[in-house]
Amino acid sequence: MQQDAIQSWRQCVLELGGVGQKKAAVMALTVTTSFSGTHTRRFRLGATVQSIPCSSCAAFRVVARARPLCTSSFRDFSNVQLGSTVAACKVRRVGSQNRRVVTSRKLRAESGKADYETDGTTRKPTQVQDGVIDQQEDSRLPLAVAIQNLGLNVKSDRGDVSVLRDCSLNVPEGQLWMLLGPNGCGKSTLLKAMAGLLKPNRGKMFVIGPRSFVFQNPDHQVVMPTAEADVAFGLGRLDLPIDEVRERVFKSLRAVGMDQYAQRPVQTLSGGQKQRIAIAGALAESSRLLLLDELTTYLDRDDQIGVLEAVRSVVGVPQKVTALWVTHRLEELEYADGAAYMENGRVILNGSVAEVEAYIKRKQNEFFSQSG
Ligand SMILES: Nc1ncnc2c1ncn2[C@@H]1O[C@H](COP(=O)(O)OP(=O)(O)OP(=O)(O)O)[C@@H](O)[C@H]1O
Repeated sequence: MQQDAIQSWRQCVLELGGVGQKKAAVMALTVTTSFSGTHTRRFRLGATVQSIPCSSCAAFRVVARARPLCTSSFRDFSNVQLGSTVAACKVRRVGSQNRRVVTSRKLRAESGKADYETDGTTRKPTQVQDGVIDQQEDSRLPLAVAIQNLGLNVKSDRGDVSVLRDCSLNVPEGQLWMLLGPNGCGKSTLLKAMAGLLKPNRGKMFVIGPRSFVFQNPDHQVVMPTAEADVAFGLGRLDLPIDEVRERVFKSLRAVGMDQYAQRPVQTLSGGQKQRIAIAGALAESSRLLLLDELTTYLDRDDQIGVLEAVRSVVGVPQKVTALWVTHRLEELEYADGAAYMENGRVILNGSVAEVEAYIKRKQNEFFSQSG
């Protein structure tokens, strides 16, 4: 998207924010997209808007950039197809919910970009033993994640709060690992640091890329009108030929078992299906590492299993995709190749599923024997 197009759209968003729903306003909008070239369209605020150009992510990305000043947003209800140049769009005022959608989506796009081999203090690239460590005495596995003694503080109204302390974690490439621990122990914070969304204060971190972050609530990140348009969302910034976009979208949808749903309006999908669309979006961007934050919290058993199996099927060969899955659900451990357990901002166990399972069960028994 060119600069003048960005300016036009930003201006449009600002003006939308400044006028009431009932007050008619006519806007001109010029957008250049990687799919469709340049288009100028007019629409009336508060009515169903005709002819917002493009099904691509570009418009959403621009809205995200304008977010601090934006009090309105839009949601597209039409059945837009990949590569189509025109969509019908409804403009409406929104509350914090939709702003969160846009923000989350922005994070997803940015997290893929963040280059985060850093020692946390100098921000110079570092290697942790060339990304290879002894996992067991007899096996040397290449690592997708190698974190040593990470420290991370966040600012709160009570001053600096130390969330991660001497936190270390190794995850081998091409495996599905699960990260468990009590509420507030720092799991999401660690994931965000790995995605490049939070900056550590201390320690060393090697995290393979490209990587993507998938959030707990699919409604916060599946924002495009159809499944295929949503999977294509992050590709807008790569300036790919349309055929490659189509191919990537199709392959990614097939990888998570959603190829039959390509043109489905996203609001007709179940929570689990939306999560699989979000995962497909990450795969389409050729992510080597999926950072998955409690994906199954809002899902029923069938959707939970669907998402677990989708992740299981994309992990490993041939692209060597690695997944780190944060969960509270012990039964999900049966899908994992390895597991880690956190307490008070530190990983206290990093290894076998059996070891983590045994530790949690021991803690549960202690708790019940004390309270009983
Ligand atoms: N921006 C912030 N300001 C203040 N405290 C924060 C901030 N972000 C995180 N924390 C605190 O850091 C701790 C770890 O939070 P985090 O969300 O990483 O935990 P978690 O292990 O993912 O928890 P849960 O299992 O409940 O999702 C919590 O005590 C949280 O309140």
